[in-house]
Amino acid sequence: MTTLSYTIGVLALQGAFREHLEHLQRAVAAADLAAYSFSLLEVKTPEQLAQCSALVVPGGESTSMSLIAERTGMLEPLREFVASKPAWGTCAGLILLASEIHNARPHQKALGGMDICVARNAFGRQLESFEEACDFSDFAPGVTAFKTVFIRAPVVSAVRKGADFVSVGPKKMHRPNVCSFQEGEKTLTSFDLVVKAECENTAPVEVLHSLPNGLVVAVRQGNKLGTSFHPELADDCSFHHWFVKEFVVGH
Ligand SMILES: NC(=O)CC[C@H](N)C(=O)O
Repeated sequence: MTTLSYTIGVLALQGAFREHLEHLQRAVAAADLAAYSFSLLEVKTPEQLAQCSALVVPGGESTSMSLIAERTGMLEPLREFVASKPAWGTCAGLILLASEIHNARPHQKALGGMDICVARNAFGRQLESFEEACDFSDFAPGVTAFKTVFIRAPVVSAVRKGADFVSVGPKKMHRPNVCSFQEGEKTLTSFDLVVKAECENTAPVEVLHSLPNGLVVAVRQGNKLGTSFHPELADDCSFHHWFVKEFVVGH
């Protein structure tokens, strides 16, 4: 019998990639995945990306990550990868995976893997970061009371339904952290700035989880997953285990 092998990459241009690799290492050691073989890879180059069957885009700073991706020739390979293969973006990674970014920064780029609109820094500043115990067992069996960490997190503010974007969550964002910048003579705020990317994902977008205040913090579109929070910063690797079972082995 041949063993099915998968290579799970974690984009390692910037941000919390080591934490994801550690969690994945523990997750793939679970008894119910023993029939498969897994390699985990830090991904910095197009050659490394080409070896991957799935990719995790970590949290960090989406503006820096997109800049580094451009400088290292990774932007187009990443766009091609997320157009077809399984990918999961956490926090800044969710921003990168989106097709539309609100409250963006000049020159920031999106990968367009999911047909969703995200609002950056929707919870305010770093000091307003928080933790919440969430029950994800509706979609991830057995993942209950999971400690989610939100750090200058984005929210999903709209999702594609048919030909249109439909707003999700409350109309008014919490306390968005807005910054200003110069464009020639004009002072713009980041709120004026929307970045868009083409998206070829035709699967329906599912809202997986909203906070009690209605803000949407986890979405799925086919083989793409996006979370506003950081499961790699919890002690628990059950969310990563679910990702591997559902998105890597399941596809
Ligand atoms: N923890 C995070 O990944 C923060 C995301 C950050 N606010 C950004 O826009 O990229």
